[in-house]
Amino acid sequence: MRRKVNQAINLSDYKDIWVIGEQREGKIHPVTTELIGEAKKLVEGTANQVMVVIAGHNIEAEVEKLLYYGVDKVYYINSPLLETFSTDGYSKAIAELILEKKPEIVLVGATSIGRDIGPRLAAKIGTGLVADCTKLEIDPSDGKLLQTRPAFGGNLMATIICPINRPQMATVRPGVMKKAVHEANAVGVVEKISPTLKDEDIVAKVVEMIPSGKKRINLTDAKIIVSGGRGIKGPEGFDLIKALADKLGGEVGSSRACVDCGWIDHMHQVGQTGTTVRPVVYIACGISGAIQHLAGMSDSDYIIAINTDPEAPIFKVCDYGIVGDLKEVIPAMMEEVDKLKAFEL
Ligand SMILES: Cc1cc2nc3c(=O)[nH]c(=O)nc-3n(C[C@H](O)[C@H](O)[C@H](O)COP(=O)(O)OP(=O)(O)OC[C@H]3O[C@@H](n4cnc5c(N)ncnc54)[C@H](O)[C@@H]3O)c2cc1C
Repeated sequence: MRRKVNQAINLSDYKDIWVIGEQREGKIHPVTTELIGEAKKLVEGTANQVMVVIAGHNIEAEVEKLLYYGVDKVYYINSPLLETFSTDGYSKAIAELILEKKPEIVLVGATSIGRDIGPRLAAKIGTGLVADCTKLEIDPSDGKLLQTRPAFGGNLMATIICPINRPQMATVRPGVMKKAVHEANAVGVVEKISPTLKDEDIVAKVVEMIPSGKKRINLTDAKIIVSGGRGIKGPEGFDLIKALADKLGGEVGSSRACVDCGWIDHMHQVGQTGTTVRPVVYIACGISGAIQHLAGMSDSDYIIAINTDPEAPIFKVCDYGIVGDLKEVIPAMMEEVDKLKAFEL
Protein backbone atom coordinates (compact mmCIF):
# COMPACT_ATOMS: atom_id res chain seq x y z
CA MET A 1 0.00 0.00 0.00
CA ARG A 2 3.02 2.31 0.36
CA ARG A 3 3.52 4.91 -2.37
CA LYS A 4 7.16 5.62 -3.22
CA VAL A 5 8.43 9.12 -2.43
CA ASN A 6 8.80 11.06 -5.72
CA GLN A 7 6.58 8.56 -7.59
CA ALA A 8 4.78 10.79 -10.11
CA ILE A 9 1.29 11.68 -8.95
CA ASN A 10 -1.51 13.67 -10.46
CA LEU A 11 -1.94 16.63 -8.11
CA SER A 12 -5.48 17.28 -9.35
CA ASP A 13 -6.61 13.90 -7.93
CA TYR A 14 -6.22 15.36 -4.43
CA LYS A 15 -8.86 17.48 -2.71
CA ASP A 16 -10.21 18.48 0.72
CA ILE A 17 -8.52 19.16 4.03
CA TRP A 18 -8.43 16.40 6.59
CA VAL A 19 -7.93 16.76 10.32
CA ILE A 20 -6.63 13.74 12.18
CA GLY A 21 -9.01 13.75 15.15
CA GLU A 22 -7.76 12.62 18.54
CA GLN A 23 -9.56 10.91 21.37
CA ARG A 24 -8.31 9.77 24.75
CA GLU A 25 -10.41 7.21 26.61
CA GLY A 26 -13.28 7.98 24.25
CA LYS A 27 -13.23 11.78 24.76
CA ILE A 28 -12.32 14.13 21.91
CA HIS A 29 -9.03 16.00 22.54
CA PRO A 30 -9.38 19.84 22.20
CA VAL A 31 -6.65 19.97 19.52
CA THR A 32 -9.19 18.40 17.15
CA THR A 33 -11.51 21.44 17.25
CA GLU A 34 -8.51 23.77 16.97
CA LEU A 35 -7.40 22.01 13.78
CA ILE A 36 -10.98 22.08 12.44
CA GLY A 37 -11.02 25.86 13.03
CA GLU A 38 -7.79 26.21 11.03
CA ALA A 39 -8.99 23.87 8.26
CA LYS A 40 -12.20 25.91 7.90
CA LYS A 41 -10.10 29.04 7.47
CA LEU A 42 -7.92 27.36 4.83
CA VAL A 43 -10.87 26.12 2.71
CA GLU A 44 -12.45 29.59 2.51
CA GLY A 45 -12.83 30.59 -1.14
CA THR A 46 -11.88 27.09 -2.42
CA ALA A 47 -13.96 24.07 -3.48
CA ASN A 48 -12.35 21.98 -0.73
CA GLN A 49 -14.29 20.55 2.21
CA VAL A 50 -13.23 19.97 5.81
CA MET A 51 -13.16 16.35 6.92
CA VAL A 52 -12.07 14.66 10.12
CA VAL A 53 -10.75 11.12 10.40
CA ILE A 54 -10.92 9.63 13.86
CA ALA A 55 -10.13 6.11 15.05
CA GLY A 56 -11.56 4.38 18.12
CA HIS A 57 -14.18 1.90 19.26
CA ASN A 58 -17.77 2.45 20.36
CA ILE A 59 -17.40 6.25 20.48
CA GLU A 60 -20.25 7.07 18.06
CA ALA A 61 -21.89 9.66 20.37
CA GLU A 62 -18.60 11.52 20.85
CA VAL A 63 -17.82 11.41 17.11
CA GLU A 64 -21.27 12.90 16.28
CA LYS A 65 -20.31 15.99 18.36
CA LEU A 66 -17.69 16.92 15.74
CA LEU A 67 -20.46 17.63 13.22
CA TYR A 68 -21.45 20.68 15.31
CA TYR A 69 -18.16 22.38 14.41
CA GLY A 70 -19.02 22.83 10.74
CA VAL A 71 -17.28 19.67 9.51
CA ASP A 72 -18.50 18.33 6.15
CA LYS A 73 -17.70 14.69 6.88
CA VAL A 74 -16.23 12.57 9.65
CA TYR A 75 -14.59 9.26 8.74
CA TYR A 76 -14.96 7.19 11.89
CA ILE A 77 -12.64 4.16 11.77
CA ASN A 78 -14.21 1.78 14.25
CA SER A 79 -12.56 -1.40 15.52
CA PRO A 80 -11.95 -3.02 18.93
CA LEU A 81 -8.26 -3.01 17.90
CA LEU A 82 -8.38 0.81 17.87
CA GLU A 83 -9.92 1.29 21.32
CA THR A 84 -6.60 2.54 22.71
CA PHE A 85 -3.92 4.28 20.68
CA SER A 86 -1.25 2.15 19.08
CA THR A 87 1.20 3.49 16.53
CA ASP A 88 0.92 0.38 14.35
CA GLY A 89 -2.86 0.10 14.40
CA TYR A 90 -3.72 3.77 14.01
CA SER A 91 -1.11 4.52 11.34
CA LYS A 92 -2.11 1.46 9.25
CA ALA A 93 -5.84 2.21 9.41
CA ILE A 94 -5.50 5.94 8.71
CA ALA A 95 -2.82 5.57 6.00
CA GLU A 96 -5.04 3.13 4.09
CA LEU A 97 -7.89 5.63 4.12
CA ILE A 98 -5.65 8.53 3.05
CA LEU A 99 -4.27 6.51 0.13
CA GLU A 100 -7.80 5.59 -0.95
CA LYS A 101 -9.51 9.00 -0.56
CA LYS A 102 -6.56 11.28 -1.50
CA PRO A 103 -6.91 14.39 0.70
CA GLU A 104 -4.90 17.40 -0.43
CA ILE A 105 -3.90 18.51 3.07
CA VAL A 106 -3.72 16.57 6.33
CA LEU A 107 -3.43 18.41 9.66
CA VAL A 108 -2.22 16.60 12.79
CA GLY A 109 -2.01 17.90 16.38
CA ALA A 110 1.55 18.07 17.73
CA THR A 111 0.47 16.20 20.85
CA SER A 112 2.29 13.11 22.12
CA ILE A 113 0.02 10.97 19.90
CA GLY A 114 0.25 13.32 16.90
CA ARG A 115 4.04 13.55 17.10
CA ASP A 116 4.14 9.74 17.05
CA ILE A 117 1.67 9.08 14.28
CA GLY A 118 2.35 12.10 12.00
CA PRO A 119 5.81 11.05 10.74
CA ARG A 120 4.73 7.41 10.46
CA LEU A 121 1.75 8.34 8.33
CA ALA A 122 3.93 10.55 6.12
CA ALA A 123 6.45 7.71 5.65
CA LYS A 124 3.73 5.14 4.89
CA ILE A 125 2.06 7.44 2.37
CA GLY A 126 5.32 8.68 0.84
CA THR A 127 4.93 12.40 1.44
CA GLY A 128 6.58 15.15 3.47
CA LEU A 129 5.58 16.58 6.85
CA VAL A 130 6.31 19.94 8.44
CA ALA A 131 6.33 19.64 12.23
CA ASP A 132 5.23 22.23 14.81
CA CYS A 133 3.77 24.81 12.43
CA THR A 134 2.69 28.09 13.99
CA LYS A 135 1.05 29.52 10.85
CA LEU A 136 -0.66 27.94 7.82
CA GLU A 137 -1.80 29.77 4.70
CA ILE A 138 -2.80 28.91 1.15
CA ASP A 139 -0.60 30.48 -1.54
CA PRO A 140 -3.14 32.37 -3.67
CA SER A 141 -0.97 31.92 -6.81
CA ASP A 142 -0.88 28.10 -6.88
CA GLY A 143 -3.01 26.85 -3.97
CA LYS A 144 -0.06 25.23 -2.18
CA LEU A 145 0.04 25.11 1.61
CA LEU A 146 2.54 27.56 3.10
CA GLN A 147 3.71 25.99 6.36
CA THR A 148 5.53 28.34 8.72
CA ARG A 149 7.48 27.18 11.76
CA PRO A 150 10.35 28.44 13.94
CA ALA A 151 13.79 27.34 12.74
CA PHE A 152 17.39 27.61 13.98
CA GLY A 153 16.44 27.61 17.66
CA GLY A 154 13.54 29.98 17.05
CA ASN A 155 15.76 32.74 15.66
CA LEU A 156 13.93 32.84 12.35
CA MET A 157 10.62 31.69 10.92
CA ALA A 158 10.85 29.33 7.91
CA THR A 159 8.01 28.88 5.41
CA ILE A 160 8.10 25.43 3.87
CA ILE A 161 6.13 23.92 0.96
CA CYS A 162 5.55 20.35 -0.21
CA PRO A 163 5.68 20.90 -3.99
CA ILE A 164 5.45 17.45 -5.61
CA ASN A 165 3.96 15.01 -3.10
CA ARG A 166 0.48 14.76 -1.67
CA PRO A 167 -1.09 15.11 0.79
CA GLN A 168 0.68 18.13 2.25
CA MET A 169 1.04 17.24 5.94
CA ALA A 170 1.61 19.55 8.90
CA THR A 171 1.54 19.15 12.66
CA VAL A 172 0.32 22.09 14.74
CA ARG A 173 0.89 22.47 18.46
CA PRO A 174 -2.13 22.51 20.78
CA GLY A 175 -3.23 26.01 21.77
CA VAL A 176 -1.76 27.70 18.68
CA MET A 177 -4.88 27.81 16.47
CA LYS A 178 -8.29 29.14 17.48
CA LYS A 179 -11.01 26.53 18.10
CA ALA A 180 -13.82 26.18 15.56
CA VAL A 181 -17.08 27.71 16.76
CA HIS A 182 -19.66 25.25 18.12
CA GLU A 183 -22.79 25.69 15.98
CA ALA A 184 -26.42 25.11 16.85
CA ASN A 185 -26.96 22.64 14.00
CA ALA A 186 -24.90 19.78 12.63
CA VAL A 187 -24.22 19.97 8.91
CA GLY A 188 -22.09 17.03 7.81
CA VAL A 189 -22.29 13.24 8.01
CA VAL A 190 -20.39 10.47 9.74
CA GLU A 191 -19.13 7.63 7.52
CA LYS A 192 -18.19 4.53 9.46
CA ILE A 193 -15.13 2.67 8.19
CA SER A 194 -14.15 -0.89 9.10
CA PRO A 195 -10.39 -1.17 8.76
CA THR A 196 -8.58 -4.23 7.37
CA LEU A 197 -6.75 -4.62 10.66
CA LYS A 198 -5.62 -7.86 12.27
CA ASP A 199 -4.41 -8.50 15.80
CA GLU A 200 -0.90 -9.30 14.53
CA ASP A 201 -0.66 -5.86 12.83
CA ILE A 202 -0.24 -4.33 16.30
CA VAL A 203 3.16 -5.29 17.68
CA ALA A 204 3.21 -3.16 20.88
CA LYS A 205 0.17 -3.76 23.12
CA VAL A 206 -1.13 -1.43 25.85
CA VAL A 207 -1.20 -3.61 28.96
CA GLU A 208 -2.28 -1.04 31.55
CA MET A 209 -2.75 2.74 31.84
CA ILE A 210 -1.22 4.17 35.05
CA PRO A 211 -1.96 7.85 35.89
CA SER A 212 1.26 9.80 36.50
CA GLY A 213 0.19 10.84 40.02
CA LYS A 214 1.24 14.44 39.30
CA LYS A 215 -1.44 17.10 39.64
CA ARG A 216 -2.19 18.03 36.04
CA ILE A 217 -2.38 21.68 35.16
CA ASN A 218 -4.24 23.10 32.21
CA LEU A 219 -2.19 25.98 30.86
CA THR A 220 -3.81 25.83 27.42
CA ASP A 221 -7.28 26.76 28.70
CA ALA A 222 -6.18 29.03 31.60
CA LYS A 223 -7.60 32.57 31.50
CA ILE A 224 -4.89 33.92 33.83
CA ILE A 225 -1.28 32.70 33.98
CA VAL A 226 1.38 33.97 36.36
CA SER A 227 4.79 32.83 35.12
CA GLY A 228 8.14 32.83 36.88
CA GLY A 229 11.55 33.13 35.24
CA ARG A 230 15.16 32.96 36.41
CA GLY A 231 14.57 36.28 38.19
CA ILE A 232 12.74 34.41 40.97
CA LYS A 233 16.26 33.19 41.96
CA GLY A 234 15.35 29.67 43.16
CA PRO A 235 12.58 27.06 43.54
CA GLU A 236 11.17 28.84 46.61
CA GLY A 237 10.49 31.84 44.34
CA PHE A 238 7.56 29.90 42.94
CA ASP A 239 5.78 30.23 46.34
CA LEU A 240 5.28 33.92 45.54
CA ILE A 241 4.27 33.18 41.94
CA LYS A 242 1.75 30.58 43.15
CA ALA A 243 0.37 32.93 45.81
CA LEU A 244 -0.44 35.54 43.13
CA ALA A 245 -1.82 32.88 40.74
CA ASP A 246 -4.10 31.48 43.48
CA LYS A 247 -5.34 34.94 44.40
CA LEU A 248 -6.25 35.62 40.78
CA GLY A 249 -7.66 32.13 40.16
CA GLY A 250 -4.93 31.42 37.59
CA GLU A 251 -2.30 28.81 36.79
CA VAL A 252 1.46 28.88 37.34
CA GLY A 253 3.67 29.05 34.26
CA SER A 254 7.43 29.09 33.90
CA SER A 255 10.25 29.93 31.54
CA ARG A 256 12.52 27.11 30.41
CA ALA A 257 15.38 28.44 32.51
CA CYS A 258 13.52 27.45 35.72
CA VAL A 259 12.60 24.03 34.29
CA ASP A 260 16.22 23.39 33.27
CA CYS A 261 17.34 24.37 36.80
CA GLY A 262 14.91 21.76 38.20
CA TRP A 263 12.87 24.41 40.07
CA ILE A 264 9.55 23.33 38.53
CA ASP A 265 8.12 20.54 36.37
CA HIS A 266 8.22 20.82 32.57
CA MET A 267 4.41 20.76 32.40
CA HIS A 268 4.52 24.43 33.54
CA GLN A 269 6.90 25.54 30.77
CA VAL A 270 5.58 28.12 28.33
CA GLY A 271 7.26 28.62 24.97
CA GLN A 272 8.58 27.01 21.87
CA THR A 273 9.47 23.74 23.58
CA GLY A 274 6.76 24.04 26.23
CA THR A 275 3.07 24.86 26.02
CA THR A 276 1.60 27.55 23.75
CA VAL A 277 -0.87 29.67 25.72
CA ARG A 278 -3.27 32.51 24.91
CA PRO A 279 -4.80 33.57 28.27
CA VAL A 280 -6.66 36.82 28.88
CA VAL A 281 -3.86 37.91 31.25
CA TYR A 282 -0.25 36.69 31.25
CA ILE A 283 1.97 38.01 34.05
CA ALA A 284 5.67 37.45 33.32
CA CYS A 285 7.72 37.78 36.53
CA GLY A 286 11.51 37.86 36.21
CA ILE A 287 11.36 36.64 32.59
CA SER A 288 13.66 38.37 30.09
CA GLY A 289 11.47 37.74 27.03
CA ALA A 290 13.64 35.47 24.87
CA ILE A 291 12.14 34.77 21.43
CA GLN A 292 11.53 31.11 22.37
CA HIS A 293 9.47 32.19 25.38
CA LEU A 294 7.54 34.80 23.39
CA ALA A 295 6.69 32.12 20.79
CA GLY A 296 4.46 30.50 23.41
CA MET A 297 2.67 33.49 24.97
CA SER A 298 2.70 36.55 22.70
CA ASP A 299 -0.94 35.93 21.63
CA SER A 300 -2.15 36.56 25.22
CA ASP A 301 -4.79 39.33 25.35
CA TYR A 302 -2.89 41.35 28.02
CA ILE A 303 0.74 40.86 28.97
CA ILE A 304 2.03 42.32 32.23
CA ALA A 305 5.80 42.19 32.80
CA ILE A 306 7.72 42.66 36.04
CA ASN A 307 11.48 42.98 35.60
CA THR A 308 14.32 44.86 37.27
CA ASP A 309 15.98 45.54 33.91
CA PRO A 310 14.23 48.35 31.98
CA GLU A 311 15.97 47.11 28.78
CA ALA A 312 14.56 43.56 29.07
CA PRO A 313 13.02 42.50 25.71
CA ILE A 314 9.77 41.48 27.46
CA PHE A 315 8.96 45.21 27.80
CA LYS A 316 8.76 45.44 23.98
CA VAL A 317 5.82 43.02 23.84
CA CYS A 318 3.97 43.75 27.08
CA ASP A 319 0.87 45.90 27.51
CA TYR A 320 1.84 46.95 31.06
CA GLY A 321 5.45 46.93 32.23
CA ILE A 322 6.61 47.32 35.83
CA VAL A 323 10.33 48.00 36.36
CA GLY A 324 11.01 46.65 39.81
CA ASP A 325 11.93 43.74 42.04
CA LEU A 326 9.28 41.02 41.86
CA LYS A 327 9.69 40.38 45.60
CA GLU A 328 8.29 43.88 46.21
CA VAL A 329 5.95 44.20 43.22
CA ILE A 330 4.06 40.90 43.63
CA PRO A 331 3.11 41.46 47.34
CA ALA A 332 1.99 45.00 46.43
CA MET A 333 -0.16 43.58 43.61
CA MET A 334 -1.70 41.03 45.96
CA GLU A 335 -2.57 43.77 48.42
CA GLU A 336 -4.35 45.70 45.66
CA VAL A 337 -6.25 42.56 44.59
CA ASP A 338 -7.40 42.09 48.23
CA LYS A 339 -8.61 45.70 48.33
CA LEU A 340 -10.58 45.23 45.10
CA LYS A 341 -12.05 41.95 46.37
CA ALA A 342 -13.21 43.71 49.53
CA PHE A 343 -15.45 45.89 47.33
CA GLU A 344 -16.90 42.91 45.43
CA LEU A 345 -20.56 42.17 46.12
C1 LIG B 1 15.69 25.49 20.89
C2 LIG B 1 15.35 26.30 22.11
C3 LIG B 1 14.08 26.19 22.65
C4 LIG B 1 13.73 26.94 23.77
N1 LIG B 1 12.46 26.84 24.28
C5 LIG B 1 12.10 27.64 25.30
C6 LIG B 1 10.77 27.62 25.81
O1 LIG B 1 9.90 26.84 25.37
N2 LIG B 1 10.44 28.46 26.81
C7 LIG B 1 11.35 29.33 27.36
O2 LIG B 1 10.98 30.08 28.29
N3 LIG B 1 12.62 29.35 26.92
C8 LIG B 1 13.02 28.51 25.92
N4 LIG B 1 14.31 28.54 25.51
C9 LIG B 1 15.31 29.29 26.33
C10 LIG B 1 15.32 30.78 26.04
O3 LIG B 1 16.21 31.05 24.97
C11 LIG B 1 15.80 31.56 27.28
O4 LIG B 1 17.06 31.07 27.67
C12 LIG B 1 14.86 31.46 28.47
O5 LIG B 1 13.54 31.77 28.08
C13 LIG B 1 15.32 32.45 29.54
O6 LIG B 1 14.51 32.31 30.68
P1 LIG B 1 14.32 33.51 31.68
O7 LIG B 1 13.74 34.68 30.97
O8 LIG B 1 13.61 32.97 32.86
O9 LIG B 1 15.82 33.79 32.17
P2 LIG B 1 16.77 35.00 31.86
O10 LIG B 1 16.92 35.24 30.41
O11 LIG B 1 18.02 34.75 32.65
O12 LIG B 1 16.02 36.28 32.45
C14 LIG B 1 15.82 36.50 33.82
C15 LIG B 1 15.23 37.90 33.95
O13 LIG B 1 14.90 38.14 35.30
C16 LIG B 1 15.15 39.51 35.58
N5 LIG B 1 15.29 39.64 37.04
C17 LIG B 1 16.35 39.27 37.81
N6 LIG B 1 16.08 39.50 39.11
C18 LIG B 1 14.82 40.02 39.17
C19 LIG B 1 13.98 40.43 40.23
N7 LIG B 1 14.35 40.34 41.50
N8 LIG B 1 12.74 40.92 39.92
C20 LIG B 1 12.34 41.02 38.63
N9 LIG B 1 13.11 40.63 37.59
C21 LIG B 1 14.32 40.12 37.85
C22 LIG B 1 16.39 39.84 34.79
O14 LIG B 1 16.49 41.23 34.53
C23 LIG B 1 16.16 39.02 33.52
O15 LIG B 1 15.54 39.80 32.51
C24 LIG B 1 14.68 27.80 24.38
C25 LIG B 1 15.95 27.89 23.84
C26 LIG B 1 16.29 27.17 22.71
C27 LIG B 1 17.66 27.32 22.13
